[in-house]
Amino acid sequence: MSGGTRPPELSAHGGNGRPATSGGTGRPAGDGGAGRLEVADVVKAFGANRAVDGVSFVAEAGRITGLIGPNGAGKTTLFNAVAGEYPLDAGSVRLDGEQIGSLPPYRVFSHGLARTFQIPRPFGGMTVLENVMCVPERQAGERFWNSWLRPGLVAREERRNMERAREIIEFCGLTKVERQLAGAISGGQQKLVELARALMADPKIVLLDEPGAGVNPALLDTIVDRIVELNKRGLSFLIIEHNMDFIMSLCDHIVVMATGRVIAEGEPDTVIADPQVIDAYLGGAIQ
Ligand SMILES: Nc1ncnc2c1ncn2[C@@H]1O[C@H](COP(=O)(O)OP(=O)(O)OP(=O)(O)O)[C@@H](O)[C@H]1O
Repeated sequence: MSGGTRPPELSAHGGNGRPATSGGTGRPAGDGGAGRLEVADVVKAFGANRAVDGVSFVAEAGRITGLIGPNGAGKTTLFNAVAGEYPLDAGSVRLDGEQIGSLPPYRVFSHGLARTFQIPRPFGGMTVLENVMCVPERQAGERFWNSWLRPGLVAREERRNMERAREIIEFCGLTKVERQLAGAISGGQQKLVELARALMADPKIVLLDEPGAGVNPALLDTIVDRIVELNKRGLSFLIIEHNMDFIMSLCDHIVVMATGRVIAEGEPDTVIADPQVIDAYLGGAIQ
């Protein structure tokens, strides 16, 4: 793993400076702070298929929580429901006590929850820098009267935005490709672009959907390293991943889903030894 690159400044809700007290990881404990995600009795069905069937768990603030389970367990559907892409059929989702369940994605995002996708979705015809810069809402230049009446303000805001984007791009190890089209870089680099875009929003919690899938080992180390750095600063993560080494090395707490339900949760070592989890893996062919 590489080191030494300073994490971008997180606001008070991310970099909360809490003491590192969690079990052996040296990372902040999941008590207090921001980014606590509470999923309660969530149901999302596609016709008769209850892809998410009454799921409840808490991803504590300041923690890296892993979400694992066999193919078709309902993990991505749960992410989509939490992030507002699907309205909930039942249940609730709270972020730091605020109800975000069934809000549209842009409102969930503005509450401080950012997510990435299993298959990255960059704007392929734009550069990496432009992809990262276009994230913040309410830039002055986006209000047409500002560009007519207050061009100085627009220029200043754009400069600040670019500085922040460059800082985050450097943190994510993407400086060399910042002028390249996002559609032309590797899949692993695109995953880092997604992480950079999520960070531009200054989130409280980031949901990562299979950040390690299809990524070469060197880039995977960079992704792991960046997640650890950000978490040390207090940023919470909920991560879907099939790569067990990745999950075991990163997560403080693991939630296991199978056939739309939570079948186990707890510390990584305990969870992977759970007979129900082993059964689900063997029966459902978790990779
Ligand atoms: N848009 C959709 N329309 C209909 N059924 C869907 C849709 N999305 C998912 N499903 C179904 O919901 C169930 C859960 O799928 P989901 O993709 O959430 O599982 P997963 O745990 O993320 O699997 P994987 O690890 O393979 O990505 C599956 O039976 C799937 O076929």
